[in-house]
Formats: sequence, C-alpha cells, structure tokens
Amino acid sequence: MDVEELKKLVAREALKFIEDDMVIGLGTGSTTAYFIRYLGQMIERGQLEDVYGVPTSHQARLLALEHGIPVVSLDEVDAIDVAVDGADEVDPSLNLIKGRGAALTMEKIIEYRAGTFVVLVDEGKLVEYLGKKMPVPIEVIPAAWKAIKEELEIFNARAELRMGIRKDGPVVTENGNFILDAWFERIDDPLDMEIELNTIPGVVENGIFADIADIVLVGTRDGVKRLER
Ligand SMILES: O=C[C@H](O)[C@H](O)[C@H](O)COP(=O)(O)O
Repeated sequence: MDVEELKKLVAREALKFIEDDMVIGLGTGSTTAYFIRYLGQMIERGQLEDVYGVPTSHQARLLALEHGIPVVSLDEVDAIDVAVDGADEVDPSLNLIKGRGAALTMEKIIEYRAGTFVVLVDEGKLVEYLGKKMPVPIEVIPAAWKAIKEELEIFNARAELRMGIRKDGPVVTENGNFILDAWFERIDDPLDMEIELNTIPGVVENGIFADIADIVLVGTRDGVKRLER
C-alpha cells in the first residue's frame, strides 16, 4: 500500500466519528482532502443529514463546496462537535506539528474548540520527539519576520522564510502574514515551547499543537491503528 492509500484508509475510518446534526471542523491538506470528499459522498447518498462544515482554509472551503457539504463560519456556530485534520509529525503523547500548508492559525482556532479532534496520519509521521523530521511553521507579522528569525536563535532554532512556489517572493498566509519554518534540534517539552514561541512579539501562532489531539488514526500496512490520549 502506498502513502496515498494509507491516507484514504484513515480518511474513511474518520467517517465513523461523524453523525447527523454535527458541526465538523474541516482541516487542510492532502489527507483531509480525502475525508472531505468521502463526507460529501455520504451526504449525497443520504447517509448523513444536517451536517455542517467549518473550514480551516480556502482549500477546505472550496473542497467542501465542490463535494456538497454545507459550509458555515466559526462565528455562526455555537460549538464544533468534531474536527478532522492531518499533521506533519505526531509524538508518543500525541503532540503535533502542523502547518505545512500554512493554515495552522485557523486550524488551531477551530481544532482547539472541537469536542473531539481526530488526527489523520500515515505511520511515517510518528516520531519519538517533535522536530525530528519537520520544522515548526510559525506565522508572523511580515514586518517582524527578520527580527523573529534572529530571536529564534535563542531557542537554538534555525529559521527560514518560506518562499512561494509558482509565486515570486514569500508565501503569504490567508491572514496576510509570512511563515518562518523553524528547525529545532529536538523539542522536549512541546507545551512549553508552544507557549514560549507565542510570547515573541510579532508571532501570530505556531505549528506546535500540544495536548489538543484526542484521537490519532494512523494508516499502517496492517490497517488503521487508533491512538488515544
Ligand atoms: O497547514 C496545513 C496542515 O497543518 C496540514 O494538515 C498538515 O500539513 C498535513 O497535511 P497532509 O495531510 O497533506 O500531509
């Protein structure tokens, strides 16, 4: 089974968490894209009724509309029942790194508030400690990017301004900000680091999601493994 098949496997499994009358946080990225597609199919077949999606990005919103999922914004709902999203790394305590798609801020806003946050990954994303394979994306106010890049050296992190692909210059997030990708030696205390990074003036949000995930569905060659906090 290749990685795409593993993504589809966990995306199908995540449907088990969805029931009629739910408000669902719709994550961003290639794994969640499968989930959104399958969710739309269930609605089309009449297997689910009165479900609404709260998208975490333009990508999620466009996909939801394409697949017939009614979309609402966060300020139109009283609560989010379940949020479903991918991740870039997952440690043994189910702390995450997210933000490869630059949607981390809205993702965190929505997923923090979800009754149940379900994370979808393939087994290659399980790591012994955060920072092992991936950088921590940090959304920053554009005017502060260089100062913050230098300040990150205090944390022994080497940061790069994320540049666009098929766009000249830096990536600009949906909130009009830049992304610094910060490479750490290793992150021993994710919650502490998440809080610390957000105290730097000019940082809007960072991609460490400590103590937020409730369930992680891991796609493996032997099927879906379910991890719970
Ligand atoms: O901003 C993007 C997100 O945090 C994604 O959910 C994350 O990068 C995982 O994406 P994918 O499922 O494509 O690996």
